[in-house]
Amino acid sequence: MASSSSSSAAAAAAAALTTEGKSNLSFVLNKPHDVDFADRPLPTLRSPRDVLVAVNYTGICGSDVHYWEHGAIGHFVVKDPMVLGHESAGTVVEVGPEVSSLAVGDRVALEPGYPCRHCKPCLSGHYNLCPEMRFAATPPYDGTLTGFWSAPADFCYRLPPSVSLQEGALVEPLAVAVHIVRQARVAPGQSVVVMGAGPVGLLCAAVARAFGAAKVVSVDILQSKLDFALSFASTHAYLSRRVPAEDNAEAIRRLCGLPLGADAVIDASGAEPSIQASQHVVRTGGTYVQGGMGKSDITFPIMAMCIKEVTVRGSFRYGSGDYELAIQLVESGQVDVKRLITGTVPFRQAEEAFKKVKEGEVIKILIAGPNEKVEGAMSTAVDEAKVKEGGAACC
Ligand SMILES: NC(=O)c1ccc[n+]([C@@H]2O[C@H](COP(=O)([O-])OP(=O)(O)OC[C@H]3O[C@@H](n4cnc5c(N)ncnc54)[C@H](O)[C@@H]3O)[C@@H](O)[C@H]2O)c1
Ligand SMILES: OC[C@H](O)C(O)[C@@H](O)CO
Repeated sequence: MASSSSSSAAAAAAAALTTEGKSNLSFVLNKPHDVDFADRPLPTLRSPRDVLVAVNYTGICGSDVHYWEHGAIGHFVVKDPMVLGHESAGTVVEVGPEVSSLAVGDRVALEPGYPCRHCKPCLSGHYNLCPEMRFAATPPYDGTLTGFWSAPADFCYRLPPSVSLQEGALVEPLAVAVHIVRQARVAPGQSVVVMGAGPVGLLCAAVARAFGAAKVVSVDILQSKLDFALSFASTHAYLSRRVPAEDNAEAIRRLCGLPLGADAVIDASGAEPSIQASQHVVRTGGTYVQGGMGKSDITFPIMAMCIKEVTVRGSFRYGSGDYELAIQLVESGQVDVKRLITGTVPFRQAEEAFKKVKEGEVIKILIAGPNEKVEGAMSTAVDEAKVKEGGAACC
């Protein structure tokens, strides 16, 4: 016979798998610096192949912060109130009649953009380049900082038992890094320089190591970021100085034992000086990948790129197989995404969390879903792991 505590636990577990009595509270951006909590209608399945997911945790991306501050990224302009967030994991609460890959109760990482599946990029296997992409928290589409999220089942990836829902929320930025490192064609034994040691740069460094890179150099303008990078995945670090790009590049090559330059250079900063230095750090015949998104137009050392026959590639979001590989890297312990999580805050503290990210005080902060209980206040979590600024150059 079941004890009363085990039957109440079972009742609580069953209650977690329903929309009944739940809020669909959503974190909505009205215009720059004007956010609200709005109780949006519960979403319904739009197709028999959709599932409904209760959102458990969501990370904040630089693009969310950019929309919050400026209301636009390039030609994507927030004209109507838009729910923010796209780095989420949740629990399936309803499956459409044609879904066989998932069941109620499955814990999933959400891939937050749905392509048309019919255009040339989609049919050639590059669905991330679909011109009709509906991407969460990219206007006019709402994001995942909400109670429930309706999604095609094949864009929800079941998490293995050993991977937590919090780690599941980090699968999105990890998939970005997987795509970037795949674009760089990193092979065992190679050297890779990663410009920028924010979440994306840190994850690129970890994925490059997992792909077998023997030397991974992180470059940043903040010593604190480099200290973390060295403790995370990078073998070397270089504190970029306010000197001409060629001088920084020469110092990276000399101090990090890369006299001929690096096999691959990845920009995960979006900063013009780092993009310029990259062209002087990459070896003759090497590869450069643009992952960072900063200014649309910059001064680019095109002659260095030309005479070295550098292969230059862009990288945008993620595509076929990237989410699966990201989950495998977490499950196998090759990328310890837990280390990037500075803290978790209740849903109602979403705006404070955005402020912390903007101030650069956290690496990744998670916002619990509106129906999720969180112990402790954010300030404790944030202060304990606060990233310290300043320090000397290193390599
Ligand atoms: N390509 C994609 O699909 C994709 C997806 C997500 C994010 N991004 C972009 O990737 C970049 C990194 O994302 P993030 O979340 O890690 O951002 P982040 O802002 O947290 O990290 C950027 C890092 O670059 C460092 N930096 C600034 N100037 C530098 C310089 N001159 N040299 C070296 N480092 C410098 C910063 O100190 C910071 O640590 C952003 O530009 C973001 O927009 C691209
Ligand atoms: O991780 C996905 C990225 O944040 C998005 O592509 C965003 O930067 C632009 O819509």
